[in-house]
Amino acid sequence: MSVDDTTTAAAEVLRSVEHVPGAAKPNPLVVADHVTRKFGGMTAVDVDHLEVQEGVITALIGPNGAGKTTLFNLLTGFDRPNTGEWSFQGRSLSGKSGAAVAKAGMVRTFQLTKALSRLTVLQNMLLASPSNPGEKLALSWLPFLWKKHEAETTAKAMEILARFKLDTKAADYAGSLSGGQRKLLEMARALMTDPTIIMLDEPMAGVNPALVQSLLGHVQALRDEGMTVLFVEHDMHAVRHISDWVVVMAEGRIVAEGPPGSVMKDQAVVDAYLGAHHDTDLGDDALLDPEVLARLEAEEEKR
Ligand SMILES: Nc1ncnc2c1ncn2[C@@H]1O[C@H](COP(=O)(O)OP(=O)(O)OP(=O)(O)O)[C@@H](O)[C@H]1O
Repeated sequence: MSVDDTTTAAAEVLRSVEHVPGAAKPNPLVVADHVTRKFGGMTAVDVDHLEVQEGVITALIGPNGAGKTTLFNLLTGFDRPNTGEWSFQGRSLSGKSGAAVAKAGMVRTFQLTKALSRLTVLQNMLLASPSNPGEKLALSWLPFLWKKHEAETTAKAMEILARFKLDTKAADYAGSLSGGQRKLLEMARALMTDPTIIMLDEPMAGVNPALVQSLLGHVQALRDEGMTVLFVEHDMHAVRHISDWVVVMAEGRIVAEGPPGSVMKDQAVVDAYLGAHHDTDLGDDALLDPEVLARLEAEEEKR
């Protein structure tokens, strides 16, 4: 199947889905109900119902402070809700730890912390491996098995790094990478766990416009290989060209859902963004360079 065929397939499967908040999907991988999270008297998240379709790219957008990151943290076990439950592949994940969620196949990216910046690119990859030998006491007692395991994990890490053209940087400190390369490393780290769904935290933030296309291409390639992608972004610009489906949050709630083209015209979305940033132009493509934009628009025409 060519990339264009799968792009059409991803869009096609969502064609019958209603453009309303909480819309039911044909094959929901993640289903969340009545999820709330309060900080003091402020309700950061109040999501009545959300379904994330399998095998497509879903963008979770909304103005600053809309509750996107908090919802992301809740679903991935890095925060606890006041109420609510959610399931992944039909199994309840509410109340499970971040490690248990990741083990189930729902894996999120993390921004490179100061500590990780001081490790090499390869060390970052090995740390992300689910069966990190340091944690496997049995392996550490058996040097032969340990060596074999280490060699296999390193080979897998190098293969993933090559995919992102980071293999030549394996011995460099992660802190020396550019903004775009850091985002690629974050994605590469998540892939060490062979996820079913990869959840990306602001994948475009701090990325040089010239690298945005390469990043978008990698995200689409993951989808075309059958992975489900959910990403958080507060910027509408690049979302429009990459996502198959957009979920919009404002003040903790989901205010709109739909394909990118229709969501951008939705009055609730315009109001939410304009309420937060008076100068926001939802159609502004300043993030992309003109050549990239022309190619993306040509691809969209074909959909
Ligand atoms: N740990 C916390 N303690 C107190 N308030 C918090 C905490 N985390 C988030 N909030 C508040 O909850 C609201 C939602 O924040 P959140 O970071 O989820 O929004 P967001 O949509 O991800 O915004 P951004 O695009 O700016 O990252 C904000 O008003 C924020 O100040």
